[in-house]
Order: sequence, then C-alpha cells, then structure tokens
Amino acid sequence: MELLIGQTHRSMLGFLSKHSYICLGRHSTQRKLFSARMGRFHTTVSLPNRAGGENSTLTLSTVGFRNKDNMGKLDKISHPTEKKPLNKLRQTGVKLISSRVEKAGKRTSPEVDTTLFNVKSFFELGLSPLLIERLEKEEFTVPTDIQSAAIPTISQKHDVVIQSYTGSGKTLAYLLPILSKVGPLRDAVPEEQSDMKPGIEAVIVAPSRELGMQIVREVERLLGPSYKRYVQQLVGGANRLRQEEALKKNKPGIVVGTPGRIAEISAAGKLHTHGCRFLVLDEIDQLLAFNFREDMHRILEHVGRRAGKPVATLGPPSQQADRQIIMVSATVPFSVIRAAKSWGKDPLLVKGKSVASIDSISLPSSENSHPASGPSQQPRGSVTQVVGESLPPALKHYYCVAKVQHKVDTLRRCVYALDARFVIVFMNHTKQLKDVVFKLEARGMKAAELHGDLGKLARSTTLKKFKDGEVRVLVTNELSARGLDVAECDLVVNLDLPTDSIHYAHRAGRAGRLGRKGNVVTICEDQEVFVVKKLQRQLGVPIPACEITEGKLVVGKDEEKMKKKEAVR
Ligand SMILES: Nc1ncnc2c1ncn2[C@@H]1O[C@H](COP(=O)(O)OP(=O)(O)OP(=O)(O)O)[C@@H](O)[C@H]1O
Repeated sequence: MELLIGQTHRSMLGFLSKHSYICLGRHSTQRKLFSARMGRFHTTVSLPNRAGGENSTLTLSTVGFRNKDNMGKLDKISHPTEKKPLNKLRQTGVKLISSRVEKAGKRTSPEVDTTLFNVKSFFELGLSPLLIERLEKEEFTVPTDIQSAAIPTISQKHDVVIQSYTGSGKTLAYLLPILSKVGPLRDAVPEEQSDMKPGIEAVIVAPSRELGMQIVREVERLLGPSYKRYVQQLVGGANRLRQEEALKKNKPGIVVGTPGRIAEISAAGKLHTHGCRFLVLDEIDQLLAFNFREDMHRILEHVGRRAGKPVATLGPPSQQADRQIIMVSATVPFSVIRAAKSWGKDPLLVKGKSVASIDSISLPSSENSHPASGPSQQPRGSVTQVVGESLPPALKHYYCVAKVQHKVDTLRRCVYALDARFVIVFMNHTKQLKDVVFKLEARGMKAAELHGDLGKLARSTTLKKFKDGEVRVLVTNELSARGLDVAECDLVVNLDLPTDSIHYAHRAGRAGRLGRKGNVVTICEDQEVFVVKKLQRQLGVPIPACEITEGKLVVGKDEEKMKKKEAVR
C-alpha cells in the first residue's frame, strides 16, 4: 500500500499564507459591492482582468493590497451607502487582500477581508435576473461560501481553479456565472449581437459518465423545462450517432461530456468549439491522469482556439485560446497548479472564502522541471492543501478491524448499528462487488453493484433505484468516488482501503453533503491498521477504532482489546 502525499502537503500547510491576496474589479476602476443585508457598499480595489488586456500583470501595487500600513489608504476610498438597481449589482467585484507582503524586507501578517464573500442571497452576486428567477423557483436561495467567492470571480472573466470540500456546491459555483452570460437566461446583450447564432459557448468536461450526466441534469434543472435542449450530453457509452444528430438538430450552447467522447466527436468534425467562451474541467486532478492525456490535448487545443491560427504560431498554451478556463476539484495537487499556470491567463485559486493569484504559488523544483505543455504527467505526492480540507466538516470517521471473511457481516451490522439509509460501499476490484451484493441480499439487505463494466442503462437504473431508496447499499468501485451526489447518503464504508488520502477524501465525500451529518467507516484487517493511522495523519482528522457490539457502534478507547477480541472471533 502506497501512501504518497503526506510529507509534501504537510510542508504546504502555510501555502496560502505565502502568496498575495488581491482585489478584483470588472474594470480597472474601483468597484463597489452592494450588500443588501448590510445596506451599504463595500469598496474594492480592482485588478486588471483579461478583458482589460493580455499584457496586464498582477502586481501588489496595481491591485492595491492591504496590509497594516496601507489599510488606512484603502479605507479612505470607501464610498457612501446607497441602494443600487440590479444592473448595478453586476458590477460586483471580488475583494482579495494581500495576506503576506514583502515590505522593506519584512513580511506582514495575513489580513484577509472576507466580508464580500458573506453574501446572503444569490441576488447579491450580480447574476442575470432570469437566472435569479429560476434559482428561486428551484428553491436555491442562499449561496454556499465557495459560490459567493467563485461566482463574482468567474463573472469578472478570470481563469480560475475552484477548490472546496466535497459537497460544498462547486457545480453551481461555475454553472451560475456561465448561465448568466450564455443561453436563454443570460444577461441582456447589445441589440447588434442579439441575432447572432453563437454555437457552442461552453464545454464542460468530467471524468465519468455519471458525473457528466449529473452535471447535465443540474444544467437542465437551472434552464427549466422550456430550454432543456440548450444543453447536450456527450458522454461515452451512449449512442454517438444520436449525440451527433442532437448537436445538429438542437444546436445546443453548452455541451457536457467525458474527454473521450468530446474529443471523438470533435475529431470527426461534428463539434465546433472554436468560438467557445468557457471551458470547464471538473475533477481536474483526475482529468490530468495519463489515460485522458490524448483526449485532453485535443480539447485544450480546439476549444475556444482563435480561428484560423495554427497552434504552432500561437505561443504558449495560455495564449492559444480566447476561452475562459475553469478548473474544479476538492483536491488540488501541484499538477493542477502547473496546468493552471500553463493553460490559464493570470489564473486565480478560489478556495473557500478566499481568492489568490496562482502565479505567485511556487512549485517544488521537481514540478518546475516538467514542461508545462499538457496534461502528460500526473505528479503524485504533492498537494497544495491539507487533504483534510477537502472533507466536509460534519463527517465522522471510524475504522473497524475484521478478518477478511467477516468483512461483509461487519458491514451489515454497521449499517444496522448506524441505522444508515443510503450506504455507499467502496471496493477496489470490480469482480468482488457481485459477491458482496449477493451476501447482503442473502441476509435481507437490498443491495446493488455499480461499476464501469455495466452498460449505461444498467448504471443509470441502479443509480436511480439507489437515489429513490429502493436499494439501501450501493456496492461500487472508484467510479463513484468522484462527484456522485446523492444528497441523503449518510454512510460510506471502505471495504477495501483506498490507495491514498486523496482517494479516501473523495470516497468519504459521498456522505455528509452540503453540511449534512454522515459517517465513514473503514473496515480493515489487523495488519492494515497502520495504513489507517497514516491516513489519519495525512488527513488531519481523527479516525478512532470502533466495534459493533449489541447492535451499536462503540468507539473504542482500548484499541488493543478490540484487536484481540476480533482475533478470537
Ligand atoms: N446554494 C445551494 N443551496 C442549496 N443546495 C445547493 C446549493 N448549492 C449546491 N446545492 C446542492 O448541493 C449538492 C452538492 O453540490 P455539488 O455536487 O455541486 O458539490 P461539489 O462541491 O461539486 O461536490 P464534489 O466535490 O463531491 O463533486 C447538490 O445536490 C446541489 O444541488
């Protein structure tokens, strides 16, 4: 068992405190953010954005950083309170304050003003009125932290990496600013542009069909029943001809798909994305994996590429395209930072309630030695964050020692002990899933398997049954670890150990979504306990031992006693 990421990410604990926090604005003028709740404007200092010119560089002086010495200066440019109509709200800026700044050879302590990220309604984020209406209809009222920070940043046309824990609402964080700019719910456009048929305006790439389909459903939900056809799925495993026909007939503005299928249809000349404005790479760290390399190359070369210019003449990858690139994941290793530096223009890292310049993040020397030309390498063992930050705060973690022949029974007793209703069980080998399902069903527990070898229909039927509560235990492999959103999932069980803490985090994150309570139980053999201990150290969350006694999950103080008890079973 290889656990690779611990040392490096521990050394990166202070990473965010090392780089600059800066202020953004739509134009290079001062911006005001209306806070309906506070009933006043906040002043922000602006950052030259992409629209403002490609040569504009981010320097601390151009962005008006705030430290203890210049705080007074910033305060002096505050403006009187005043209520503004909705169109003024679209001028909303995102405030980024220097956290640590070299000044006279001395570093000042971090000072991050997060007031602008504390908005209490989507209305305050400057989204289009039609989209706000749709959000209200769908009962989305309060933005999550990551949405409050990411939406204005993306609206300001910045290339971004969005990092926030699993189940924190990252999908809407990028969908809303996109739908505010393209499609039937967008902001009003100048009359001369209103008749233009723009073609594909946003390409969203996800590493699995399930995640792709889930994103499609989220877009459809936002668009409402009348405009569903504005989004088209291009996932593998589905009929390609039908997808191509739908592209021709419906002329969608947004496509969502897996790298292979998007690249395939694009190579066949059936998908025209040169004019595309947004490229979203969801679960970016997984999309950088070797198996996606060729397809990702094609996508990056073609989506939003300036028409008529061969790639070779366009210079570095970041200057080859007019698109805005948005990369998203709960876990952001250095490979993602490297990709963002290479493909983005002055990219920003939006993380929780803060925004920072990615260009100011220095990569370890081994990472710098890789040419930043594409997603060819997937450096492991380095992350820009404590992986524990990608875990929902309300999740509880335990491990339970069991002999291999008792694992399924322990699982069953664990489900009863926690009275869990929606259980996702992770295993490493597809062949063993069926056996576990068989054993659970034999003991009267409704279970089903989900893995990549099943056809698309079987996969979606199983998933639907699970979401509808017809199946209590979903036995699956790594396929379901990324992005799968079953809101009610209250228990995740690792029946096999995950390969590292990043995999642990994504598996665990299927439970405890959007602030809900949830449990993660790792069932392992005695000789595997040291791996759990290592995961615990790397994740920075307690994973105490537990046992199932008399129908209850008992958290053990005396771990040795528990191991001995299991040994005599
Ligand atoms: N502002 C909101 N109000 C209510 N529900 C929301 C809001 N934002 C998102 N949600 C819901 O929260 C759930 C989780 O969101 P989402 O799947 O985007 O999380 P995520 O951060 O992308 O997770 P992961 O990292 O696991 O992919 C979804 O069901 C989504 O519809």
